[in-house]
Amino acid sequence: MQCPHYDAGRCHSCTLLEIDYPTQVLDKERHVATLLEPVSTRPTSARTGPTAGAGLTWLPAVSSRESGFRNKAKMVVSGTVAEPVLGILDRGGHGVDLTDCGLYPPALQASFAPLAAFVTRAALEPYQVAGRGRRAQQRGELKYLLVTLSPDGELMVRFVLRSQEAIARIRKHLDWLRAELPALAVASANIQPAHAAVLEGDLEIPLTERTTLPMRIDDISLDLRPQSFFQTNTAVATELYRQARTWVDEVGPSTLWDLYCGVGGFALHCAAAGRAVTGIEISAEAIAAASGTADRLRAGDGADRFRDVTFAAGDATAFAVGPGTSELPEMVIVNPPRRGIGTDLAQWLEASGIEHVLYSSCNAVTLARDLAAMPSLRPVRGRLLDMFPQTSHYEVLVLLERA
Ligand SMILES: C[S@@+](CC[C@H](N)C(=O)[O-])C[C@H]1O[C@@H](n2cnc3c(N)ncnc32)[C@H](O)[C@@H]1O
Repeated sequence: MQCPHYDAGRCHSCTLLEIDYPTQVLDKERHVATLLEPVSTRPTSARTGPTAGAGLTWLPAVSSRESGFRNKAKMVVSGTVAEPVLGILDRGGHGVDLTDCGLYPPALQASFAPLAAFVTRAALEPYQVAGRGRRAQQRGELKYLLVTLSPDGELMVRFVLRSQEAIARIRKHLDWLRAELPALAVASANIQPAHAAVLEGDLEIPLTERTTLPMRIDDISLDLRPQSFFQTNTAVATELYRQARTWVDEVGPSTLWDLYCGVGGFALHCAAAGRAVTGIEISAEAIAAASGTADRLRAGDGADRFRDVTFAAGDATAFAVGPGTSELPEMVIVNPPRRGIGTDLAQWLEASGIEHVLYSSCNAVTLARDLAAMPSLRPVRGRLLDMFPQTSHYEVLVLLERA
């Protein structure tokens, strides 16, 4: 892929830009196969079943579009009220305009000009810090614009602000923004007072009546709320949930947990009549969204399929190891953040006797570490899904079976 910002040395985000795309995917396949090599050559169960056989079988990787695949933009706002710059800060702290970044689809790119004009109209002074350490002086209000595009072409816009000072001005001019940006469905303000490299704060202030963006994936519309996680590549996420569903259906558990469930992508796609599914997630907001989606699906024509799907907020490890869990599920899905599931949950799964685990990971290093802590759960199927072209990151889905 060709990128003027990369060529000019202004942006270094796409570290693999000089490698042709098929080679990127091959390199990632080699990378994950090497990392999992120590755990993938263990002999598997001799019992019957869909996965009985020897070793880990890799399915062909799922490739992505090479450009225009990101559904979410995180734009640092710099410059001035009159001439805001949306993009990143270079090493010297100067704004780099990335509104034509090739990772964003045209509909996302097209939102940036009206948003920049809105910054001027509502007099949202870009945030900046002058000086360092104790002498650092903070100025301005608007830190980031976070924009998400749904598969149906709707937008969620979040203004990350230093304080609530600008909220009234944003509200006052919001109708203008809606007129300029008709795809705008959800807007909110996130208050992040700290001068820290943290993207967002705890307080989210809704600015529109609608507070959820429907992210339609196959026949399920997941409700995305401002502070919830969503996979950034909708097309590859669709393949991820389809693959998970295929493997779960082959195993055919009547009870299934989805740990780190977010807004319910795996749980809802893997729901089936006669299957009890429980989703656990730390974010109460994501759980409210997932529960709302399940209610809606039950009220539609999915009464049987979604009858026994429930979600609860909590820590995944505490839920699994905690005293409240009397009955073990037949299968568990885990999709943790980059840090992985960690020793406690891995050891609990190892000792649990649960037959099948489906591990979806965005960091094969922590995946390999977690698998090493679960020697009785052997990887039998794997598939790389290239969620993040032009970077060394990728998603990998691994089906584990008890030996
Ligand atoms: C990689 S995301 C996966 C979300 C979801 N499975 C999906 O497909 O969109 C990881 C999720 O784990 C959640 N999380 C982080 N720490 C957690 C914890 N200790 N217990 C439960 N969930 C946690 C995050 O809020 C986030 O939604």
